Amino acid sequence: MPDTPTHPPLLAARGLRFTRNDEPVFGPLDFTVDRGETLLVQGDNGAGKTTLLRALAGLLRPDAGEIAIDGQLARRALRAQAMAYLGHLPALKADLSALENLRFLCGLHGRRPTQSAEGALGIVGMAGYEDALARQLSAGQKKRLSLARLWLSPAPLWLLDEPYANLDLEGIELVNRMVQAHLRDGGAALVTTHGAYAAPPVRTRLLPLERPA
Ligand SMILES: Nc1ncnc2c1ncn2[C@@H]1O[C@H](COP(=O)(O)OP(=O)(O)OP(=O)(O)O)[C@@H](O)[C@H]1O
Repeated sequence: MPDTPTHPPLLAARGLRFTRNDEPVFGPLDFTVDRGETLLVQGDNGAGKTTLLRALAGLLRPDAGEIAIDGQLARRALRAQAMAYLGHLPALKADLSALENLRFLCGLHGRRPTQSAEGALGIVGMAGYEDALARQLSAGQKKRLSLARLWLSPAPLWLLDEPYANLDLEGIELVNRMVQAHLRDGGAALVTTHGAYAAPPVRTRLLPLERPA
């Protein structure tokens, strides 16, 4: 029988720990995320979910631990190429239109060659808003525009901080469909949530977070 090739996980964290003002926030944490699955980071308000995602994205420096992507130490360039981060706040330019925002972000982060900015706006239910300025959009519309940017990103690893916030039921379904399609394409996602009530219906690992005693 031929050997089955073994691949390192898309993301592996070992001994990851974060302290703020001498107060432990999380860790040490060990976890992996494979292509085709989601890691659901669960915890109450203040449990450290956002801090963890920001540390993974390289926006905060952990006190200890290692992060590897496809078996390689996650340096800045590799993170930029492999990770797409959807934070609490939409990373949009207020005075650019929806389409200009997407084109600007694609210029910055790259774009999947099979997708277009106009097509992505349609996918997230924002067709007709091409010329609307970001500052004139509602919170849910801004979230949808951020989801369009995520959809265009070529990065295999999505870091989604409360992706359902501000979305209506149809928007929640949209997030779930996007995550399903991304995982089918060989991607993976980390999703933060307060509880199990909202989670994409995909192969999922759980990472419960509690403030260290
Ligand atoms: N910029 C900051 N300066 C100081 N403390 C902070 C800062 N950001 C977060 N914290 C603290 O770190 C802890 C973890 O916060 P974090 O935002 O990671 O939690 P969370 O699990 O994402 O919470 P929520 O579910 O409310 O979004 C909290 O006690 C919070 O008060």
